[in-house]
Amino acid sequence: MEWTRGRILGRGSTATVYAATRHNSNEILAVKSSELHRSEFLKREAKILSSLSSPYVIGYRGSETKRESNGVVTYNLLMEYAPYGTLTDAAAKNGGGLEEATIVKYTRDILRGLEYIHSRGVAHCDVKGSNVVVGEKGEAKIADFGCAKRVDPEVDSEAVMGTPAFMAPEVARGEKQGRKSDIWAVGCTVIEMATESPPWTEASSGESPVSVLYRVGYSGEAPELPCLLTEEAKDFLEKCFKREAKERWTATQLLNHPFLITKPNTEPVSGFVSSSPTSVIDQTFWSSVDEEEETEELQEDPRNLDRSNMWACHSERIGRLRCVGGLDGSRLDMEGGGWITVRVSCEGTMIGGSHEENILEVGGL
Ligand SMILES: Nc1ncnc2c1ncn2[C@@H]1O[C@H](COP(=O)(O)OP(=O)(O)OP(=O)(O)O)[C@@H](O)[C@H]1O
Repeated sequence: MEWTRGRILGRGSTATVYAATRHNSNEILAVKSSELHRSEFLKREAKILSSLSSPYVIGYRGSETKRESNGVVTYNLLMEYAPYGTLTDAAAKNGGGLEEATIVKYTRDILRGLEYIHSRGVAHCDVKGSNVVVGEKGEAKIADFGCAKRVDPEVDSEAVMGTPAFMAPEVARGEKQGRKSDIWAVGCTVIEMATESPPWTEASSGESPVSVLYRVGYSGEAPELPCLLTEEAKDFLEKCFKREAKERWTATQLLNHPFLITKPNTEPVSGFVSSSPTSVIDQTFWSSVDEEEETEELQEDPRNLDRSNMWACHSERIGRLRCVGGLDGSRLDMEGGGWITVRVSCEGTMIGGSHEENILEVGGL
């Protein structure tokens, strides 16, 4: 297929997404590119996306390698272009979060997408606002299948991946990841839409990403429910946040929850985001994540002693988080959803990544 690369729409941990124009038809595409020798995740994503077709999943348009004018060989995943940005952008644009009727509409679309992909034996494994884009007709479409995997049958020992603030307890503990962990992430995405921030990231808490991983995995807590939400919404979230994966509702069950069925199918105002943003991902804060610093920090504060001891007990299971490559600066963005995707191996080995410097290793499981 002939196409011409345009402006950058977003940059993630593994690839860059560009707008592009398809020759002959003038159709606008989104093209996700990475250098060929670093394209393992992108190829995986293309393979999964090519097997899916739903109005609530970003459309696959092809994949190819290309020699660029500078001689670099790239791998390119061609997709349907979603003109209205991500749900993270929508929440930010609205200033402090979306109205409940809009949240209902997008949640319904996400669950329709998940119901479909789950029925096809695929788990997304990185559901979050910045991975859901808004299509031409205002519908939410699940994108970024870079962490997705086939889950029929579910294999407990397989690598787990995703974004810490959106991880289900069993994922944070590195045990298993599948359809039910996508449902936990839907709950986190509802919180993100309602408050403009992912769960566990209250500005006042000052918690590091590692202690958030610990909290999710071992504390027995569920994310705090935004007080502004209706009782129906809170009940819906409780069904998503069952700590036991088997008790969590399925996408089909949630689509029949009163939170989603008693409201009209509100259409969001189109054109609310004029252009798809650049990256919402800020990897740099992870450079502050260092096991020694983390332990020291926990031990300094007597209130953290218990957590420090428990950290030691569970450190083998959570494993050691370290930056693989040189990230410069160290900024902890706990408010703005600056969580990066981590690729986690149950065996403690790093799963080959296309951009090593942006990938974290969680080992020792
Ligand atoms: N089909 C699309 N249409 C419009 N914009 C898109 C599309 N796909 C992605 N984007 C934009 O590009 C950004 C990065 O895309 P994506 O999340 O797929 O990349 P990634 O490298 O996998 O990121 P991550 O580090 O979150 O895994 C998105 O947040 C979004 O802003």
